[in-house]
Amino acid sequence: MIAGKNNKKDSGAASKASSKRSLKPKILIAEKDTAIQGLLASQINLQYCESFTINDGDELTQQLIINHIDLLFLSDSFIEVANNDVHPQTLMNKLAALIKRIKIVSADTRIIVISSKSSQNSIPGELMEAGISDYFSLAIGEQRFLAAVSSSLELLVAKSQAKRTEGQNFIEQTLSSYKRPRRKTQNNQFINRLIRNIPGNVLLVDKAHKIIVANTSCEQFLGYGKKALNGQFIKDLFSPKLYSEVSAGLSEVTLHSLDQINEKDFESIVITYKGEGVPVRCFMRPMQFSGQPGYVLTLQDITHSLDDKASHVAQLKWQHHLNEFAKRFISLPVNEFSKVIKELLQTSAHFMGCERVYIYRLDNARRAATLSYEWSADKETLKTFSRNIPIYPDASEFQSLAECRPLLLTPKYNVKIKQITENLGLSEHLATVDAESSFIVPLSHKSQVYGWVGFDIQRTGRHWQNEDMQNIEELAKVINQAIVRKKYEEMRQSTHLKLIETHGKLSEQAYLDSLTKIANRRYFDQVLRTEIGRAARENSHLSIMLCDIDNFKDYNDTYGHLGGDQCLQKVARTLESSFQRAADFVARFGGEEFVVILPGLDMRGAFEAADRMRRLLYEMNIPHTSSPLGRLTISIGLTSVKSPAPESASELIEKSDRALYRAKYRGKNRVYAYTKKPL
Ligand SMILES: Nc1nc2c(ncn2[C@@H]2O[C@H](COP(=O)(O)OP(=O)(O)OP(=O)(O)O)[C@@H](O)[C@H]2O)c(=O)[nH]1
Repeated sequence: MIAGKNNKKDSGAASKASSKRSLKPKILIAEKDTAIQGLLASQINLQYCESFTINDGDELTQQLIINHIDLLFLSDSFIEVANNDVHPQTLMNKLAALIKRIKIVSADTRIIVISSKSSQNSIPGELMEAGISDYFSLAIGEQRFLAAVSSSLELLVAKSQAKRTEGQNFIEQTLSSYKRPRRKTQNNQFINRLIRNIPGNVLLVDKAHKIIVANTSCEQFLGYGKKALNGQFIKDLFSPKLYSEVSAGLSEVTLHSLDQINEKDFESIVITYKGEGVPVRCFMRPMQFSGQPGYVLTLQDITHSLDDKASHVAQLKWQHHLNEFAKRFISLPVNEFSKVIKELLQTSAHFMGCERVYIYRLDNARRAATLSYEWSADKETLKTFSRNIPIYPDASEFQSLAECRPLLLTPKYNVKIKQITENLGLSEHLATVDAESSFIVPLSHKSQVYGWVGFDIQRTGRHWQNEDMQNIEELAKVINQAIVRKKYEEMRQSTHLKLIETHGKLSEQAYLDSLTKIANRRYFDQVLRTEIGRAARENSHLSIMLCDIDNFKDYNDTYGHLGGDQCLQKVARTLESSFQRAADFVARFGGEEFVVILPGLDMRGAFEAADRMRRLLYEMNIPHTSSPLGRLTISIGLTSVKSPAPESASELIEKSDRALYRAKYRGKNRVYAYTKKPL
């Protein structure tokens, strides 16, 4: 008998087959201001997503249900209030109430609130309580707002991509990537050990409708003791009315060959040990075990209610945590990289409740992997765990990584030395550190694996959950971007140093501007050509910033030519100290113009950097009495390209110059990015 709140689902409606959905994340914009609508759409269009816009509150519920929205941008301007003077707390309460209503209709939709009315930057408590995923105030400025929107979207897309390798695919890949022992008893032991650590609620069912093995997570989910489900009939887990779909699937494997049978994906209700019904989505994938056909059955809990709140809040914090680090890595100087990576590993291990997290890097010849970074709760691990692992390219474990697939490892005890060549030796090491299991996600660049991130579980009682795999893949993405960026920065740094070395001190004059002691136009031309070549080879972005001091003629007239010279020196020093990334290159372009090369930054990133620069100089408040603002300001023209043509140096400069002209034309003290639009 199914008891409790889910009874009403036992009407047959729950067993309907799920409709096919596109894998593109779906985004709904609930915003009345067309300018903000446009800003959001501009970021969404850059991602692999589908978006919808509504202007009317009545359409909200309908859209959420019909389109299975993954992410909702909800503006506080959407809340109807009697007049504009309404108390901010009343507005907040109304917003929280609306979010709670949305969560009832569409529990899985992530909600990001956009506030045009409040300048508060942290997430208001009542909205967090109601279940939002993030909160952006437009007061943070347009560029930072766009960057925040973009990183949320990137994470959403990464998550949806991670989902594709989740669950069944992962189980199948994990099982097939291991070389099975020959003897049947050994085979069963092997499957048992492997399946028990797999995340999600997994059951292996044979054609006689019997459970071969249930994993630990599934036992916990259904409230059964250790191995208590093994050998039981699967029908005992379903109410009779809802068993038909499972039963039909199992009959198929006795009648057809496995490749003729499709996977099954349907909703049903399972009965726990205590007799309670829990709505689940069932995924059935036909598979061969010990030479016999059967099914891998995964049960995904779909109890959509406020019960999910704790995990929702945890998920929200995780996303926030990754976002923060992703933003920090963008402008991080190379010498701070190790410190921040270690911080990321430690905080991530705490989040995940794991005892050890580490990054291994392959050497250039791919013959060995070396431990690059590690955080461990138990310092003893550092001594015992191998820092250098020999790589056997044919090893099954390495094959998984080389194909960019995540890997689940369980310890291998009592191994003979010669067997080690069949794997990376990682499983043996797990045994030596007494780990329960490890999740390993490859790090790759241009489809080449160069290392991996791994999490160990050493403490008993913690089991992998479905979200864990997704979370680790998202973390690996952030680490990957950071490592690749660091590599490029280092390469550039050495190129610049080499240039200086080659030309030596004797030609310092030829390369440095005598007044400001920063690179001169000639040096700039050389570096620009090198960076264009690199961006073309690496298919990466390159941005150029042309900065011009506003009303500098008047400055000279007011403070004299010497005063003008000192001012140029001050601006040059400010520019040099502001662009800290090793790749950034600042030069005097001529007269009162400076130029900055920003490799790897796209238009958005470059715009942010340029505007930060403009503001910094404005805030320095250098007196300029004959300027309308009474202080020194600069105007900046910007252009950005991806994978430029080798001969495009003059074109890039010309475009930056045109953008600079527009910045001046529009009133100075501003940044203008080059577009094809006429003035
Ligand atoms: N002190 C000093 N002045 C320089 C140097 N090189 C160029 N200048 C001066 O910079 C001034 C540039 O003036 P303009 O090109 O008219 O531009 P502006 O007055 O800044 O006007 P906008 O660019 O439209 O804001 C000229 O007066 C140049 O003499 C230099 O090395 N030292």
